[in-house]
Amino acid sequence: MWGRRGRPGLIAEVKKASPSKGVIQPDFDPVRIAQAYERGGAACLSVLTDEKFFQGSFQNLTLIRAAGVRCPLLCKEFIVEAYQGSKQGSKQGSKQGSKALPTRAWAHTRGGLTAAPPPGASIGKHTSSDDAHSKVKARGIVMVGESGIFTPEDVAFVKQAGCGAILVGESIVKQGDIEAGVKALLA
Ligand SMILES: O=P(O)(O)OC[C@@H](O)[C@@H](O)c1c[nH]c2ccccc12
Repeated sequence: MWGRRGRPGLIAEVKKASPSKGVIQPDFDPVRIAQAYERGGAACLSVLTDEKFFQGSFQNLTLIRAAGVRCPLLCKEFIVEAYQGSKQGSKQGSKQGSKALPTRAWAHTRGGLTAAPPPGASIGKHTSSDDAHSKVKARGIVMVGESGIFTPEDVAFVKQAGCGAILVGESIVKQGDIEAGVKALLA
């Protein structure tokens, strides 16, 4: 996940809208955006598939891959109701319900950072600097700094906090020249 020249790897989010901001990119062409992200140097793409809140779709994932984008693609879906977890769990024939699902953990406190990642988690999140991140690193977990990253200074801040990757949507997806926006953020 480490990016070129020692910078955090960029997970660029293909995001049309959010519940808090409304439509972020009215001229939303998921393939054009994904290709621009890749040309700009993204390490991975996060494709929002939630329709109700983020105006995404599963078809966008298919279209992006079919268009020849080679970056790894994350399917970003939101589990907003507990029943979705148990429904999914029962589909899988699992009695664990939603416990079978998490692959990523959020932490907002020092204690949470070391306690949160479930067994098998590959990615965690943390944005404040302390020695807890070295414990997480020792467990082979890549921390992702995310949400509200707008400038190279923001990138430097989360890198300083121990993040090996960043997840960015709004600040780059809303730009006219997305490829240039990615390059400027990673500069
Ligand atoms: O668009 P931003 O501020 O760069 O954020 C991207 C990403 O972090 C955000 O879409 C996100 C991450 N986790 C979430 C959970 C719910 C809703 C949204 C999110």
